[in-house]
Amino acid sequence: MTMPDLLPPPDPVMLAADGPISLFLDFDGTLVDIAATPDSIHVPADMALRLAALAERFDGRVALISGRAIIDLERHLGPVEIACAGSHGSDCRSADGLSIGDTPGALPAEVLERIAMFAAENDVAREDKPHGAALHFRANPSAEENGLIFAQALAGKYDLQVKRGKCVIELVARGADKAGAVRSFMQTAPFGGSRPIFVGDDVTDEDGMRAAGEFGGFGVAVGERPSDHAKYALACPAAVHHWLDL
Ligand SMILES: O=P(O)(O)OC[C@H]1O[C@H](O[C@H]2O[C@H](CO)[C@@H](O)[C@H](O)[C@H]2O)[C@H](O)[C@@H](O)[C@@H]1O
Repeated sequence: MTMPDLLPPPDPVMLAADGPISLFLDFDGTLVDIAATPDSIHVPADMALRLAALAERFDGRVALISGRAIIDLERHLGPVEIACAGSHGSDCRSADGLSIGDTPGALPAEVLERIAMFAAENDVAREDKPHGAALHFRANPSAEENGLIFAQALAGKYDLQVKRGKCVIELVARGADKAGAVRSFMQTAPFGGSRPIFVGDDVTDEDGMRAAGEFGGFGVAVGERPSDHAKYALACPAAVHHWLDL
C-alpha cells in the first residue's frame, strides 16, 4: 500500500503520449465528490456532454466503470453516450448501448428480502440495483460490523461476492469486478491495443488499476486512501477534472 502523498500527480502530457491511451473512470469519489447519500451527489448539468467530448478526444476510448447501476448513472447524468460498466463490472456496454460479455441476472429474491429486512431492523439505508444490492452505513456507522458479518453469511449461502467501499457493503454475483470490466473493454474496439489508465478512489478500483497494469497501463488513485496498484495520485475529483481538462 502506498500513501497517496508519496505518489506523484499524473502529468497532462502523458495523455498525449505517442500510442493510443484509454481512460477508465470511476464515478463516485473520482468524477463527483462523495456526499451524505447516494442520491445527494452534485453532478454538473453538462457532465454527460463533457464526458462525451472527452471520449471524442480519445477516439471513443473512455469508459465509466462504476459500482452504481447504469440506470442509476443515467438518472444522475442523463443519457450516457460513452462506454460504461455498472454494478462493479456486472453490466458492460459499448458507447452505442450494446452489451459486452455476459450479464449476470438479479440477486435471488430471498437475498433482496433479507437485505431489506436487515436494513429496516438496523436503521441502515439500502440500495437495490438490477445486478446487486448495497447497504449504506454513512448515517449509522455502528451497524457496519454486523452488516459485514450478515453480508458474508448471505454471500456464502447464495454463492455471491461481498464488495466493500466507502461506508458501503454490497452483494454482487461472484466474478463481477472492475478488472473484468477493463479486460472486456480492452478486448473490443476502440479500446483494444491501447494503453489503459484507470482512475479511482476506492478499494474496488484497485481491481481496475491492476487490470490496467496487465495491458501496460497504470492506475491513478484519487483522494486519501492508500493504494496498492496506483502509480500516480490526485487529491480530489476537481483535480481529476483539471488533469483531464474535463
Ligand atoms: O464505483 P463508484 O462509481 O465509485 O461507486 C461506488 C458506490 O458509490 C455510491 O456510494 C458511495 O457514494 C455515495 C455518494 O457519494 C456515498 O453516500 C456512499 O457512502 C458511498 O459508498 C453508490 O451509491 C454505490 O452504489 C456504488 O457502488
